[in-house]
Amino acid sequence: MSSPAAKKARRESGVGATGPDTVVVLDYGSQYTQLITRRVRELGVYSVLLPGDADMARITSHNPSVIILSGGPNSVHVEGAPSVPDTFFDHCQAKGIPVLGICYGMQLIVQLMGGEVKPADKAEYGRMPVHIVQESALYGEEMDPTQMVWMSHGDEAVKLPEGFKCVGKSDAGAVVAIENAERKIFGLQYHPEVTHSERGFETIRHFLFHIAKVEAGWTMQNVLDEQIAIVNQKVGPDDHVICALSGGVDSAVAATLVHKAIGDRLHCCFVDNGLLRYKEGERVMKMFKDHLHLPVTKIDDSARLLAKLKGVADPEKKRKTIGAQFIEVFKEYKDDVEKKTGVRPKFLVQGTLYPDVIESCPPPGSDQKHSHTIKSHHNVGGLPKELGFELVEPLRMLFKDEVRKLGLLMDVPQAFISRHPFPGPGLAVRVLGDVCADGALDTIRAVDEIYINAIKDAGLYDKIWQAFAVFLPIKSVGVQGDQRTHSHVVGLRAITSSDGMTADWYQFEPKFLQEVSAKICNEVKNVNRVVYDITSKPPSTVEWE
Ligand SMILES: Nc1ncnc2c1ncn2[C@@H]1O[C@H](COP(=O)(O)OP(=O)(O)OP(=O)(O)O)[C@@H](O)[C@H]1O
Ligand SMILES: O=c1[nH]c(=O)c2[nH+]cn([C@@H]3O[C@H](COP(=O)(O)O)[C@@H](O)[C@H]3O)c2[nH]1
Ligand SMILES: NC(=O)CC[C@H](N)C(=O)O
Ligand SMILES: [Mg+2]
Repeated sequence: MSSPAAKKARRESGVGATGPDTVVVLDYGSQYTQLITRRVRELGVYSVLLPGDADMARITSHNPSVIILSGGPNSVHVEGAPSVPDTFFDHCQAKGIPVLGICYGMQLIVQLMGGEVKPADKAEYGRMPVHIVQESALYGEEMDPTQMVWMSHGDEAVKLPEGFKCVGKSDAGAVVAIENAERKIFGLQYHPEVTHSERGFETIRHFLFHIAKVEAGWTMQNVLDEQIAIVNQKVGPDDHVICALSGGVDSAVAATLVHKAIGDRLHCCFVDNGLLRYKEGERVMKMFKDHLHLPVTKIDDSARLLAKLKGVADPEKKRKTIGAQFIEVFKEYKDDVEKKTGVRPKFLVQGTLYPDVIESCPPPGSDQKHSHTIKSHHNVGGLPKELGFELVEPLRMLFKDEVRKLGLLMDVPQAFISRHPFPGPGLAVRVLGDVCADGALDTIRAVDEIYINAIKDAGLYDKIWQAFAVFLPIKSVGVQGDQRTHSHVVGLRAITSSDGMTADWYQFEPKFLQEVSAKICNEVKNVNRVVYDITSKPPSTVEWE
């Protein structure tokens, strides 16, 4: 349970006094904010995400036992940067609510409580070691003295407020962990919520259960029950619903969940948009038939979409063209369903996940207003203004690994659960520039097939989170059969991740890469060079566009 003061406050307010503890996360626009709430859920504790400028009344209406301030793209020392309400720290102290600030959140604590934050000489992005420099409540006694963490910041705390001590430092001596144990205010400059911060999860666990003393009581079954209830509330008893099914795990799980709620009023359709991998259309339809046991209509839209993409090189323009064309196809499918059932479907189910939402353009006025657009995922930021559907997206707040767990809970077949993700815009974001140029689509299909088969043959498919080939719009000089060639360069990417929010490149044995590279250059015409992508996310993203 939470602290005596917080418990007393809960009893006084009468809200959730006997319910589970609630962790409120205030969102300052970090790409990882929702990851904080999911780590908390993973620990079995209920968590609510609120915008960073929520007022005190909105925050206290959730009766928080703990408040976490997220990271964000702004700088606290710049005029107009988002902040907590004026009475925030006094309120937390009065109610005994522990506060943890992460990255921007820590910088806010430092600046608002009388310390100083400044642009650092050197920004820090990606993996690096940090060291515990003195005994601390935040880390407790069990923590490793040195741990690898994930950084993503350009500002740093140069002076701490009174009552705070620095308990962690980077190699360069920068402040990375602070605490005022008496006031129960803590800060981390790095991101403990991402899986690549080795002991981050333990740090959050320690903070919740040992410092804040919250009680767990939240499960994946709660999520399933809640989402089925929401679908039933939204979709009327006679309504029919279209589901965009791709062969990927997200839409398979979304379809299964909605089917549980509304049964055969669900109509699934799979679109071949011309951007699928080698034989993917046939393979996916076979998977649906053999494993999913839901009728699926396949629509071939490849000629129309490729005609629209011809000559388009800008990644965002490609994504938006594809997003809009998907919706065109779903609207036409609506006519087919109406002919068949006599009812015009109003709803569209998509397997949208949280990373798709946070990386896409945040809609104006939404709670994600402090976030930057990274890329417009076709199913969120790539949607046209005139949608013509109400969306049903039961997975919108979840991450891939949570979706896989939800799928297992509903017995979704392993064939879907263990599949590497494949983006809706497909090969269009893996052929850099114009997808219609220079036989690029066929070339990359052939390269990808060789690469993925090699990964499967080596028994590595399930160890890798996602792997694919990329077609680069450049040529290099080679020598093949004693002849000069001037041919294309392809990139190979393989990453490890748990949720796609952060990723590291997979370290193949050199022999594997050597063999794959030789096979590609021998078997695929027009390719004489293969490069391997050794960049993490951040600073890169998983896909190249
Ligand atoms: N070829 C397609 N046909 C129909 N719907 C699609 C297609 N590709 C994507 N979608 C829709 O867009 C959503 C988002 O695509 P996304 O690739 O993120 O999810 P997924 O394909 O279901 O799972 P995964 O991420 O594992 O590939 C899908 O869940 C699905 O609703
Ligand atoms: O359905 C999708 N529509 C999209 O527009 C899209 N863009 C990226 N991705 C997938 O999302 C995960 C994170 O990718 P990025 O680091 O490239 O954003 C990776 O798994 C990507 O394959 C998409 N999926
Ligand atoms: N990830 C973050 O929260 C970054 C905070 C701030 N924008 C910085 O660069 O330091
Ligand atoms: Mg997909």
